[in-house]
Amino acid sequence: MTGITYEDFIDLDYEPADDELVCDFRVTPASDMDMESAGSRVASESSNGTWAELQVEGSITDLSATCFDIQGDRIRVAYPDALFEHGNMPQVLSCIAGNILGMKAVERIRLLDCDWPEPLTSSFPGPQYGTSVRSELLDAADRPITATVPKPKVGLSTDQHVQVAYEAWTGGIDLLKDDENLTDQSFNRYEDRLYQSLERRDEAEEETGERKSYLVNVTGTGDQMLERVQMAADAGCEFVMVDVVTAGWAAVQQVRELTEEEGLAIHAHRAMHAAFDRVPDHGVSMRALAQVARLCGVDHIHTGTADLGKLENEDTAGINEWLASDLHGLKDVLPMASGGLHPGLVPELVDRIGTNIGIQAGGGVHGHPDGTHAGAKALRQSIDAAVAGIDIEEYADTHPELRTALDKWGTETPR
Ligand SMILES: O=C(COP(=O)(O)O)[C@H](O)[C@H](O)COP(=O)(O)O
Ligand SMILES: [Mg+2]
Repeated sequence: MTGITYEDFIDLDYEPADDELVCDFRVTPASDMDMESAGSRVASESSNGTWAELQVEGSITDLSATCFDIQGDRIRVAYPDALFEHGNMPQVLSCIAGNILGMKAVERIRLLDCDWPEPLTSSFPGPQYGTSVRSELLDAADRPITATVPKPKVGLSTDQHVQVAYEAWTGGIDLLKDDENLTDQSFNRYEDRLYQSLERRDEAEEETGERKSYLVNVTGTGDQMLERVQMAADAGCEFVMVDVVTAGWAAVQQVRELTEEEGLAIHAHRAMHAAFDRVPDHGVSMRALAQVARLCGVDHIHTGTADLGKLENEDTAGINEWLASDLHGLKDVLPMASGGLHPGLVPELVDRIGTNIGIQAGGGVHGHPDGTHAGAKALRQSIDAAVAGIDIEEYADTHPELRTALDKWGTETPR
């Protein structure tokens, strides 16, 4: 690599080859840099360059990335396929979202979007089910899936948790969801919760004639996670939930291998994503994180509420569209809207992002004045109304649980 300089990493006439990964970055250069200098340094540090001209002979030189496009504060960089270890997401991210995020040559840099080429994409499994969970695992082919997370998010005993689950399922909820910070604590053990929840799930299925399931949180260390996934599979659960950002992509990939064998779907909770994507000109966009999640093989992922809920959102509609788009034959992913939702927000939510989604409400179900069962009914009624195109106020005239929810929360977005 003798003699490589930053100029070797920029070529504005370059046309990326079909098998190259193209990444789109927003860049604020350091005060003493122009965009071209910053762009070449991004390409260098994220592929095979460093700050010094090397005096090392004999290494392969065609692994250099190329900054080939600069438009305002946006640059595009093409990465040769051989730079990547196929099927290894941590390695891919150590290139395209690694050192460059802390590099002094840029004041700020954000990985916005990736155009994934066929060879690299095909080295990942992608989802096992994707949106087909709606009909393959549940009875929700013609409407959004409903999910609820018992609240308080931690602190309920297993008995309390399971009772809340039963009331929610029989009220019309498809999926019981653990909260992101509930795993295997002293007050609510994983194993007890899993077995007892599935017993009540069977009762709820019998009572309602609808398939129900449980997004049981298997997040933990590597072996722990695999044990928990195996336990869920052996107990007859159809889903597991993973906190994909805190657990890490290596863990997600490991879980994905086991879920392939056991036929389980993966629900991806994105707790901590905002550390990467909340500041608009730095980090890694939620769009890019969702892409990584799809390649690694999650079936659902939280993508926000199109600005209607309690949490900050980034382009929910655009991300959802990408998750449904063609990606070299990989399955799609079901986007999950969650965070401060309640029945009064459902019509507008469906208007903004359609019905090919999951709708999760915790407080918006368990905060219903008449309790969880009524709250579950109200949420389902709001979805039925939205799907049928019936005005929610009119629907509430004949659906008392929905009326009570609307009287309490109206159509306001909580904070
Ligand atoms: O517990 C909740 C929502 O509870 P509630 O329904 O009571 O607000 C989820 O963890 C958030 O949706 C995560 O946010 P996001 O989905 O944006 O990642
Ligand atoms: Mg939560």
